[in-house]
Amino acid sequence: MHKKLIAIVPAAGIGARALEAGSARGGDAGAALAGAPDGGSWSQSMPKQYRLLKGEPMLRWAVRALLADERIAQVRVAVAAHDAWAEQALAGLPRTVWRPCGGPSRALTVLAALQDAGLGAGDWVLVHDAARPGLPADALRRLIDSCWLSNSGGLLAQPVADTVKLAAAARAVEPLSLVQHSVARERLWLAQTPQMFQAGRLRDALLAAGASSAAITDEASAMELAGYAPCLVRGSARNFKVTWPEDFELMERWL
Ligand SMILES: Nc1ccn([C@@H]2O[C@H](COP(=O)(O)OP(=O)(O)OP(=O)(O)O)[C@@H](O)[C@H]2O)c(=O)n1
Ligand SMILES: C[C@](O)(CO)[C@H](O)COP(=O)(O)O
Repeated sequence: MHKKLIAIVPAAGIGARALEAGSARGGDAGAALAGAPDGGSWSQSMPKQYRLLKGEPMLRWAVRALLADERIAQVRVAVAAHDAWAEQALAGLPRTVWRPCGGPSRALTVLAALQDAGLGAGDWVLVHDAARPGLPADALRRLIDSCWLSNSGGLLAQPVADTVKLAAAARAVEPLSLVQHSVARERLWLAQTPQMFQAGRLRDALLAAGASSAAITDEASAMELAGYAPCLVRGSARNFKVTWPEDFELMERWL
């Protein structure tokens, strides 16, 4: 049976941590929303998905990585209502549309994009962060193959390699956190994107979870709450999420 698969790229964040803002590292997140590109120039203060990596916006790299797999019929990029950069960043890319349906959280952006896409319940959707431009084609292929072969949803993820410590308190002023104890790492994985599910199931799970809940940091979390067990598919170190200021330089080396 022919299966329909589309991709959603949530790209409505402001990238506060990349500006050293809203985090323990200090800075000014408001600068990210300061306005449209000045005569087509791209600045360091834009939302991180529009910052240039090797001369091209990060979002463009992320979308092109998805377009490498012909099984993805369309890439739908969800941007903020005030967005002034998507059109230029995505110009000329095939099978790609952008929609101003971004919400106040990642989960709400994804839910709005799902509703906007008008998919059938049995269609498949793959959600990929704009902040992961290093997605390798073989990892993407592995995820789609695994989900379709098993007929279940899944996500790319990496087994934890380091020893894991539980801090005594929620992230405090670095470097003063104290260790409470170490955590066995054998069963721990770090979730990446893409994450791929049947559209109807994901929409229902996000709605049931209350997509604005702080606990819903990825699609798999919502599916787990709804009783599903997404499959873990080996991701890639290259597919890390550009989050902190130093990540831009590191990602440029990979690309
Ligand atoms: N309201 C939001 C928040 C985030 N995202 C998107 O979700 C992805 C992963 O989020 P993250 O890396 O945390 O991006 P930001 O939220 O922009 O970063 P920060 O938390 O540092 O502000 C990004 O592609 C981001 O644009 C979104 O579409 N809508
Ligand atoms: C979806 C995600 O990239 C999986 O690791 C991650 O949960 C996004 O989290 P963030 O808090 O929006 O960075």
